[in-house]
Amino acid sequence: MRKTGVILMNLGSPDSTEVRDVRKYLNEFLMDKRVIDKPFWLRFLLVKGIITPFRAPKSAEAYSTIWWKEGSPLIVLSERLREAIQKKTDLPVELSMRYGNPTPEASYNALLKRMPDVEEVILVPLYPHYAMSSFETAVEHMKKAHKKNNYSFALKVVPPYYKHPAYINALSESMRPYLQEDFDQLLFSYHGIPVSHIYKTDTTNSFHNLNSPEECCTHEAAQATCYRYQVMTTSRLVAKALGLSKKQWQISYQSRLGRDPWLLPNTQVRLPELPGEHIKKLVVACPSFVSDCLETLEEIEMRGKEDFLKHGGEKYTYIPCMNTCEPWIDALLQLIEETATSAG
Ligand SMILES: C=CC1=C(C)c2cc3[nH]c(cc4nc(cc5[nH]c(cc1n2)c(C)c5CCC(=O)O)C(CCC(=O)O)=C4C)c(C)c3C=C
Ligand SMILES: [Fe+2]
Ligand SMILES: [Fe+2]
Repeated sequence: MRKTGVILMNLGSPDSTEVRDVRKYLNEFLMDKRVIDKPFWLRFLLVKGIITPFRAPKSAEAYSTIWWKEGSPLIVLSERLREAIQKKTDLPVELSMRYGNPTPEASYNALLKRMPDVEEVILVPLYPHYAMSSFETAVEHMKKAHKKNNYSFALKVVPPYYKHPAYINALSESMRPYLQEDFDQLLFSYHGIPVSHIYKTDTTNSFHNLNSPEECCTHEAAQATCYRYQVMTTSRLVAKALGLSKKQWQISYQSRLGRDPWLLPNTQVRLPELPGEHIKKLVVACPSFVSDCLETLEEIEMRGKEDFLKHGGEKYTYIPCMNTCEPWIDALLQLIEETATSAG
C-alpha cells in the first residue's frame, strides 16, 4: 500500500470583511490569467485601476452581511468538510485554497508533518465542473507549488466529477427535501464564465451550440473541458434522479463581472422575469458551489429572493449547497479511493 495523503482545494475568501483584506483578495483573484484572460498589462490596468477600487468596498459590504463569527462561510464550511472526511478515513486530509489561506505550501507542509514519508497526494478540487477559472487554475497552482518545492511525493488529481454517480446521488439527495412542497420550477443557477473561456479550453475546435438551451458540444474530447456541457449534464442527471420533467427545471448563470459576453441566460436577468412566465413558486439550487459562500448566500439566497418576490414571485426557496451532508462525504471518499487506485 502506498502512503497516501489528501488535499481538498476550494477557492478561498478574504481574511476579513475589512476593505483592505477584500482588496488584497480581489487583486490576487482577478490578476489570475485564468480568471481574466487578457494580456498582463491590460489585466493590470483593469484590475488595479478599475475593478478592484470600485468593487472592494461593495464586496466588503456584501461579505459583512454573510460573515459568521468563526469567519468566512466558505472557509468554515470547507474546514468542516475536511473534518467530516477525516473522521471517516485513516489518510491524513488537509485543506488548501486557491487564493488567500491556507496556501498550497502550507497544506503540503501540514501533510508532510503528519506523514513525513507520504508517497502520493490526492488533490480534490472542490469544483465538480471543469472551467479554467476554477478547476484548472486550482490544479495548476498546486502543481506549480509541487514542482517549485521539489517534493518527492506524486500528485494525483481527482478529475471533474460532474456526472459521477456518487456525486449526482449526493447532490440529488441534498436537494430532495426542498422539493417536497408545491413548486412551479427548479432553477439551477451556476456560476457564469465568459464565453471566450469555453473556446479557450477546447483543444478540438469543436462547435458549441450556444443557442441551444439543451445541447452544447458532441465531441467527447471537447466535453472534457466544456463547462457548459458539464453543467447541462449535471442538471439533466439530477433532474432525472429527482423525477422532474423537462418543464420543471431550467438553467441560468450568475455572478457576471465585466463587459465581455458571458454564458446566458443570466440569473440576475431571469429572476425578475420568471413570475411573468407563470413561475411564481421557485426553488433555486447552485451546483457549481459545493460549500455555501458569498455568491450563494448573498447573491442568491438574499438578493435573488428579494428581486424575485418584488417582481410578483410568491414563494422562493433556496437550497443550500451540499456542505457537509452525509452522501457528499461518502461521494468524496469514493472519488479519493478511485483516484488513489487509478493508474494515472
Ligand atoms: C472574471 C471573473 C470571474 C470568473 C470567471 C469566475 C469564475 C468562477 N468563480 C467560481 C467560484 C466562486 N467565485 C466566488 C467569488 C467571486 N468570483 C469573482 C469573479 C469571477 N469568478 C469575484 C470577483 C468574486 C469575489 C466576490 C465578489 O466580489 O463578487 C466565490 C465565493 C468566494 C467567497 O469568499 O465566498 C466562489 C466560490 C467558480 C466555480 C467559477 C467558474 C466556474
Ligand atoms: Fe467567481
Ligand atoms: Fe460545449
